[in-house]
Amino acid sequence: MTLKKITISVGIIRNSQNEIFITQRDASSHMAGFWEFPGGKVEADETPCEAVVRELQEETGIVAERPVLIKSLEHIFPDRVIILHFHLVEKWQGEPYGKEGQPMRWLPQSELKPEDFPPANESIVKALISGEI
Ligand SMILES: Nc1nc2c([nH]c(=O)n2[C@H]2C[C@H](O)[C@@H](COP(=O)(O)OP(=O)(O)OP(=O)(O)O)O2)c(=O)[nH]1
Ligand SMILES: [Mg+2]
Repeated sequence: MTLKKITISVGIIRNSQNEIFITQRDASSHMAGFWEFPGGKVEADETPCEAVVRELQEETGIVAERPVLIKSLEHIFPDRVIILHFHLVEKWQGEPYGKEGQPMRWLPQSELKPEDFPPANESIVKALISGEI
């Protein structure tokens, strides 16, 4: 059986106090209830950077300025393979909120918890906690 392969682009929105904006995945979605960096699927005609700008506008209302690609990885879930592109977003217009009604919060990056996120996020969350990013 071939697993379906999905490319995802997400934004790590960080403010000047080193807080990160995270949202909670919907109860009906893959990885339901986990916290995530807002983002979603890269469409056929898009670059990962274009996709994260569009997704952040749709999910959080902000216009991201110059997202910086900091890490890309592939993660094999039991039912799918995802390629995740993580972008650091430190400049934007507007104020992020849960535009699709999803729970949201700002957390100091040192207080993030790897177990609150899908397993594919472990390395990036640890790098944020340690201050490496
Ligand atoms: N947004 C996001 N998705 C993540 C993260 N970590 C992680 O494993 N994922 C996975 C969960 C999902 O399988 C996939 C994101 O897909 P999604 O369904 O939210 O994509 P989308 O926003 O385009 O949503 P949709 O309307 O097409 O359903 O990536 C993360 O930090 N942020
Ligand atoms: Mg999404």
